[in-house]
Amino acid sequence: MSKAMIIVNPSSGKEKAGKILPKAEKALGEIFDEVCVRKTEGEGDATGFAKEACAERFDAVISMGGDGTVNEIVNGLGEQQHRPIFGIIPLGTINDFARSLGIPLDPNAAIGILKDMHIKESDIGKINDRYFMNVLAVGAIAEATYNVTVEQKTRLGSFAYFIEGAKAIIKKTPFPLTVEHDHGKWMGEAHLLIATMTNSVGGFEQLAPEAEVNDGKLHTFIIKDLSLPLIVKIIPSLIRGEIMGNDEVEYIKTSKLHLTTSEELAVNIDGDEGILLPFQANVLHKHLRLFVPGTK
Ligand SMILES: Nc1ncnc2c1ncn2[C@@H]1O[C@H](COP(=O)(O)OP(=O)(O)OP(=O)(O)O)[C@@H](O)[C@H]1O
Repeated sequence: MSKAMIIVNPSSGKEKAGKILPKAEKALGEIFDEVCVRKTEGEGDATGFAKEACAERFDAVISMGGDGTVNEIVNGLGEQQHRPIFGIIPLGTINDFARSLGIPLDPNAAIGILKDMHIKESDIGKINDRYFMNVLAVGAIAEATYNVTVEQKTRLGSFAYFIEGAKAIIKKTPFPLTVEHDHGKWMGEAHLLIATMTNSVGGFEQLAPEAEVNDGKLHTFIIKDLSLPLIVKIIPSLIRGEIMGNDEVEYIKTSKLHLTTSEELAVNIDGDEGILLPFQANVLHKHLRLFVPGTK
């Protein structure tokens, strides 16, 4: 008997889930013999439910929420022996992982994909004993996102992040960094490091346009300077998707990274505050099976 679990964050995306959930249950009921729904109440719940789906050998797990819920489910699936096929009905504001897989951001359209049963093997990242599927970032700009309060987000939306990021750029705080990768070692002063597995970072799809969710690589950018003339130079190349051609940007395509610094710096993991450096990150190549649109 086939069975699917829907893990839903009722608070995600202005509480859209109420309307969408019955449609998702109906669509999945036409594919699987049994559909069960688990509603999250707070941090960690989605990870627990995903672990339960592995232990009980569910065929599919469907995320209904934002990138936070996707990240929690990926952490539950981790390296469990049985990993259900993973589907995403995006309800959040950015939905980077869904974007990079070509999953429609309209939840109703995303439900339609499930019945086509097109499956793609996707990489996930492992950082120490945690998992991620999108991006790692180190530096003051990455840390600035934690300063954005809920009140600022409500009042200013994504502009709140822009303001905090701009403040961090003005302060200019480079840090000494050592990056060990597939091809050797990079040492120097950096302002920001971004290592992405997908072509969508914060909803922006031009940082690493060639990144594919199953290419086995962390597309790593080290920004070595943040002077005003450089920013003016970088922005057009960023918009054109050609940032890696810039002298002040080091681009490394690697399957593993080891980062060290003499300063107390934390890495931002999929948009949330993570662990302090040093850390080791690897790609688990084609590790998860995902429901994707037929064309991807
Ligand atoms: N019932 C709940 N009420 C409040 N918070 C919850 C609830 N369930 C889960 N959460 C927390 O909400 C976090 C963020 O959720 P998620 O990313 O799915 O939605 P979102 O914030 O709307 O999306 P986005 O980040 O794209 O805006 C989760 O990591 C989890 O810790």
